[in-house]
Amino acid sequence: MEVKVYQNKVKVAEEFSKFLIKKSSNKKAFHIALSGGSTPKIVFDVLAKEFSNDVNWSAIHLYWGDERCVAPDNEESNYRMTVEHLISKVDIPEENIHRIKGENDPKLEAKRYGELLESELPKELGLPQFDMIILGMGDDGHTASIFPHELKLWKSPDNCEVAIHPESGQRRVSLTGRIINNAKTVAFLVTGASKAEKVRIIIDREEGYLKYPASHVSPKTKDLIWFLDADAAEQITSNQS
Ligand SMILES: O=C(O)[C@H](O)[C@@H](O)[C@H](O)[C@H](O)COP(=O)(O)O
Repeated sequence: MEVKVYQNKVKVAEEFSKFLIKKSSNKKAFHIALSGGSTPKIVFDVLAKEFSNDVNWSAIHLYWGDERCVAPDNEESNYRMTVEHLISKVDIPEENIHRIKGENDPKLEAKRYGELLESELPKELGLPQFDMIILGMGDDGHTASIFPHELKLWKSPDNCEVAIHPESGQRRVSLTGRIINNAKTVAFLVTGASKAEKVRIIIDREEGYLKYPASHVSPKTKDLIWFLDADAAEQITSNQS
């Protein structure tokens, strides 16, 4: 695991963009799962504005790590956010976009998306393998849409599950642990002081850290990078960075 700390959100976005460009350059196909949330929004803005010409968009295939069960034009849709901040601004072929259909029946959609991953992605150790998965972390330590009260979903034998947001009751389709930890590279993008406590508990492995879904992210390749801003990193005490 590597922990990278930058001055602010924009720096995180710039450095992550460079990292993505390096990892994806010269690849015929690069399969990446995106996340929702506020940090990716800034990353998409920076990527589209400052680095768009450095990315070989025809090789990039976009997927999602989770999606809210709403229509694609709903304000809560992660797909909609990505269209507004990235897809509409770059030259990516439409057939490279593999969205989770939040408007479908959640159970059927989790099954359909799990099967789509089986058919579209290369396999490693018998499971679909993303080249990269971007994850955020919520203030409660959730990641993708696996929340602490449903930690059992992390260990699901399926590629995707239907999760329930603890406060709103909103249903979401989420990748499960077996797919996340089978990725070649996993990048956490976490910013803001509200994340500092959970970041510290998870990175310093304090007692009880395993109750937070984000602490279970541990790709078999060991290629896990936390991109943090100074606010999110302010409480870390171990020598990770
Ligand atoms: O759809 C979502 O909500 C996410 O994929 C979720 O896991 C998100 O990444 C975290 O909640 C962090 O969100 P922020 O970046 O807004 O803190």
